[in-house]
Amino acid sequence: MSGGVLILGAGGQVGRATAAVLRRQGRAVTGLTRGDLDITDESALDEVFRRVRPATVINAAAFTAVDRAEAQPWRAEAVNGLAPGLIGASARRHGAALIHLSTDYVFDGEKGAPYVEADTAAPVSVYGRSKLAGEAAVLRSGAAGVILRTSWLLSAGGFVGAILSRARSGEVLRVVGDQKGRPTLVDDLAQALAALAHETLPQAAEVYHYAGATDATWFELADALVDEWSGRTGAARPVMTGVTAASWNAPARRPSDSRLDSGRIAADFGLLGRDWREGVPELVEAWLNKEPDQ
Ligand SMILES: NC(=O)C1=CN([C@@H]2O[C@H](COP(=O)(O)OP(=O)(O)OC[C@H]3O[C@@H](n4cnc5c(N)ncnc54)[C@H](OP(=O)(O)O)[C@@H]3O)[C@@H](O)[C@H]2O)C=CC1
Ligand SMILES: Cc1cn([C@H]2C[C@H](O)[C@@H](COP(=O)(O)OP(=O)(O)O[C@H]3O[C@@H](C)C(=O)[C@@H](O)[C@H]3O)O2)c(=O)[nH]c1=O
Repeated sequence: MSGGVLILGAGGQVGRATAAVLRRQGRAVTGLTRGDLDITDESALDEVFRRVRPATVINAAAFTAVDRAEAQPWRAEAVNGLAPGLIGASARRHGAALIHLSTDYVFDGEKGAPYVEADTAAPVSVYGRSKLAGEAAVLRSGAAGVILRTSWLLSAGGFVGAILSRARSGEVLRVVGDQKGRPTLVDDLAQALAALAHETLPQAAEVYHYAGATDATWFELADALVDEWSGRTGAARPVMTGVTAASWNAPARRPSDSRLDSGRIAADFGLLGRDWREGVPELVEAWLNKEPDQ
């Protein structure tokens, strides 16, 4: 496949959704899962670029288990920190543009306003530090393209699935109310990535922010999900309690306010994430379809 899009991490939530959008658009796509290609394997990577000859590569592969990364920093460093530099170098050698995904967790959350691309990153977790190292590695590689920071991705799994499963089991839901961000619908992000893959991207990679249009705390998000689920199924609404991040006591620290400002990508590429509330019905529906015993 010469001239198409190569997706690394095609088994993950972003990789799967993006491959589906590109296929619906009739574009040539090669999606590789971890089983097909380990992105830390330099020679295997180069061989893939030689064989596939993509015009654009989207790196959606990462070690995303924020808490587990605290106990396995070497794994986060290899996959999130070092491998993006190998991908960037291969992309440069083979004339492909790279779209590399990064995160709001590169910030410490102390700004008190949405972060723009020029703000200083100061991660507070192993995951955040490894992702920032990955950004630096891409910039050093000399690849053309975009480093796209996004945040709080919503699909039927992850936080959404965890909250709805607990709601269904009738547990009292304890949810953190003092962390703020901009939830982003995975389907919106996939559309944005597919659109970027059509564009001429900067010759030296640049950072862009892409997130949903509106703010939330984890508690507000859980509350809206549970409301929709209860309204749709007629099931009783579980009791919900707002808790502090400190009392949640997770292994990894998270920024208390990691809202991303997406003004630059809107101005340069016309890309805008939706208000996450618009996506709540489709998220609950997707979860109910995955969990048919409800
Ligand atoms: N999820 C979120 O809320 C956010 C995610 N991001 C970023 O977006 C990107 C995509 O995230 P998302 O789709 O949610 O993540 P997922 O965890 O759903 O998918 C990541 C994929 O990468 C694969 N992977 C892990 N290690 C390797 C490796 N060594 N070689 C090849 N593949 C590997 C995983 O495979 P396996 O499952 O087998 O380990 C998994 O399929 C990441 O860069 C992430 O940092 C940014 C902000 C928010
Ligand atoms: C499941 C659950 C989580 N929480 C809290 C814990 C934590 O503070 C917050 C989010 O928890 P999670 O572990 O689901 O989400 P987390 O892994 O922190 O999500 C992050 O993932 C990485 C990959 C990113 O890049 C970030 O943008 C962000 O989306 O919600 C509750 O309060 N109650 C709950 O029932």
